[in-house]
Amino acid sequence: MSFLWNWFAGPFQDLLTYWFSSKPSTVLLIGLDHAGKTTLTGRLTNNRLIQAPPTSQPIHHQVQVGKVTIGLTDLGGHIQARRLWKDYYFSSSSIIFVVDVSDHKRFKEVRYELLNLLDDDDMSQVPILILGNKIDCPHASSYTETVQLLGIERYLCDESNRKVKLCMCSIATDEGYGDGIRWLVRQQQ
Ligand SMILES: Nc1nc2c(ncn2[C@@H]2O[C@H](COP(=O)(O)OP(=O)(O)OP(=O)(O)O)[C@@H](O)[C@H]2O)c(=O)[nH]1
Ligand SMILES: [Mg+2]
Repeated sequence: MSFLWNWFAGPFQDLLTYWFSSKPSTVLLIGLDHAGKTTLTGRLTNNRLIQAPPTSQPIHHQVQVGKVTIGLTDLGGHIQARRLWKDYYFSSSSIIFVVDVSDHKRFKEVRYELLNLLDDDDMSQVPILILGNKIDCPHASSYTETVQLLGIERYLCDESNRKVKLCMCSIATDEGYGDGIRWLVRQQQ
């Protein structure tokens, strides 16, 4: 019986292996509106601090990280745009989730969206970089406070299964995100 199964399943397994190993290196950039996603694309593409209007449709970029070129898709973070996020999950090899850690009023909302992503079974093997942005702001939460407020302790500890990392940063003052981006690129090599 198992012989028959192998005979049928073998070619499909090969096809699946090929399909997943040849997935393009595309990073999806998500997070609530006003978190700093598009500002990050300015840093990563031209190392410039840009001011952009709220993102109303997906914007694709090519980014050079060392010797590696990655595709970066910037999705809007407002409520209607969040419905699109899931449609992009399958074609993404990793995810950057940007959080404004100075905006304490929105931690509940951001926690809801982030845990939805982290608890999605289809995403259990996808590397996820969480950027705790805007640490230059006076009331920005620390690393430890951010972990607690987002409720992500267990995802960061589970190193055997999950590839989740939190980096505190300020995209405006150009600090803290570089290590995270390099970590994300390493996960795909
Ligand atoms: N103080 C501070 N402000 C920042 C930082 N990063 C981004 N901002 C500001 O946050 C605001 C929103 O930034 P965007 O990059 O447009 O936010 P977004 O996540 O793309 O928002 P949507 O496109 O609406 O989803 C802008 O005024 C940025 O200048 C930071 O590190 N520190
Ligand atoms: Mg934007």
